[in-house]
Amino acid sequence: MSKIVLASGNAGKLREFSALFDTHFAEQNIELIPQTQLNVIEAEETGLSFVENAILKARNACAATGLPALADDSGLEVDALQGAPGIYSARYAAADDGFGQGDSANNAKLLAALKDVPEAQRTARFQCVLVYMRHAADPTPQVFQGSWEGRILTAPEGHDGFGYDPLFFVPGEGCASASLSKERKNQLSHRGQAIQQLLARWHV
Ligand SMILES: O=P(O)(O)OP(=O)(O)OP(=O)(O)OC[C@H]1O[C@@H](n2cnc3c(O)ncnc32)[C@H](O)[C@@H]1O
Ligand SMILES: [Mg+2]
Repeated sequence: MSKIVLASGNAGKLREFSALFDTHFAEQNIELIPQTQLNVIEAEETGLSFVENAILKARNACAATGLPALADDSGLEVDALQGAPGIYSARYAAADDGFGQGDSANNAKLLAALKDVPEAQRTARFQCVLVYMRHAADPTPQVFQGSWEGRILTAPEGHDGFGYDPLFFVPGEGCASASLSKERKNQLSHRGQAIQQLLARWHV
């Protein structure tokens, strides 16, 4: 059985990954182990792009474990905010701006920032970059990407998913992504697209 570290501490991402990877990897005798189980200390996300941050996270996990690693860097780009929160999506709200920290603080801050923005201008997309590295010095990381178009709601909706899902309206489905099953979200989402690409093309 070969092992790959999944370089993420986000429980919502991990659930989505295992839904798509578990069967596929079991067939290939590959075990995907979340970095939290291997006591990997999280990388500092100092990059200026999703690609750089995903590489930093994968390299950090490879260096800490000696295993190959897969990392996800993702975020929400809102057109009316010139692409913010983007690569800073996980840390959009901060302790000192009155919203606190974490998913619900991020959502509250986003709603406040878009308070006067009409529906037609509330367009947004989720971006996801996945990076696979065979070892910490891998000179050719494999990069996969997906994006998912939607609109920011004026109030949260739905109870599934994580992060900005309660505010992300999916036009084709007529509901927020937090109202979609994990399976349906994986068929459509930025992360689902990147994972499908990876499964079709990668070489371990
Ligand atoms: O870095 P890791 O440990 O993987 O976990 P993280 O939560 O910090 O992840 P990112 O640095 O990639 O930040 C991405 C943020 O973008 C948001 N996000 C990404 N994908 C999302 C999705 O599918 N649904 C809702 N929000 C999402 C969510 O708030 C994440 O915290
Ligand atoms: Mg992060």
